[in-house]
Amino acid sequence: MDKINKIWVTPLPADSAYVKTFRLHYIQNGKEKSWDGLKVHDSVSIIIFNTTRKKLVFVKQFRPAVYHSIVTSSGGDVANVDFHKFPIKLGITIEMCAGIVDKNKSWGEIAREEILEECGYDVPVDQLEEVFSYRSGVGTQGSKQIMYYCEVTDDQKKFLGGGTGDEIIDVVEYSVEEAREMILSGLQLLFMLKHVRMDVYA
Ligand SMILES: O=c1ccn([C@@H]2O[C@H](COP(=O)(O)OP(=O)(O)O[C@H]3O[C@H](CO)[C@@H](O)[C@H](O)[C@H]3O)[C@@H](O)[C@H]2O)c(=O)[nH]1
Repeated sequence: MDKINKIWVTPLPADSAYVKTFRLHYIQNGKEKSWDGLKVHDSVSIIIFNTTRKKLVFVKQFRPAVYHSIVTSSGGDVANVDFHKFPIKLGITIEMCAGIVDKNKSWGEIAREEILEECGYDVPVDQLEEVFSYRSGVGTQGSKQIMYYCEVTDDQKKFLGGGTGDEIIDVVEYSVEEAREMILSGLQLLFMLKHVRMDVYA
């Protein structure tokens, strides 16, 4: 994951399978306006709690968009990046298991597949509890994500996880207390912890 040693940027091709740009024009109260946006896939995310070991399960991976944003917002040049000033680890995130809705399957089934592919747990769809759905990036994309919660046991772990194809994903686990510490140190896990049932880890 941290072996990245070359980065460059090109314009987005019109046939990107992940992002399409648009300018939406409209008339509001008689005034013509426009808004530039991105069409991206909707997605699912899953809070996974391993009840055997009382651990929350996350994925850790290099996020090119995060790295790009940090470098460019800090005055760096992504096309000629200084890796000493902007080490690759700046773009490595710890997140809930997640996946894009790019298949003709139910959202629950896509979530089930992501849990298996990324984290290695075999979880039936009916074991997934919908927490809520929301739209993110409201100024640019407004895409929908449904967040699920599920409890797993060590017996349900069938593979190491790590993703499919070219994906390079580490599975990491934290106790609720460790996750809380991370929140206190500035990480944005708080909204998620609210949904882990207290009786499970108390
Ligand atoms: O420009 C791109 C975009 C995606 N991919 C591939 O497509 C996969 C998509 O992976 P998937 O696990 O389906 O989605 P995530 O990358 O985990 O992203 C989802 O989860 C994120 C965290 O919740 C959300 O921010 C995103 O909107 C949502 O798509 C990636 O791993 C890559 O292999 C590319 O190669 N190039």
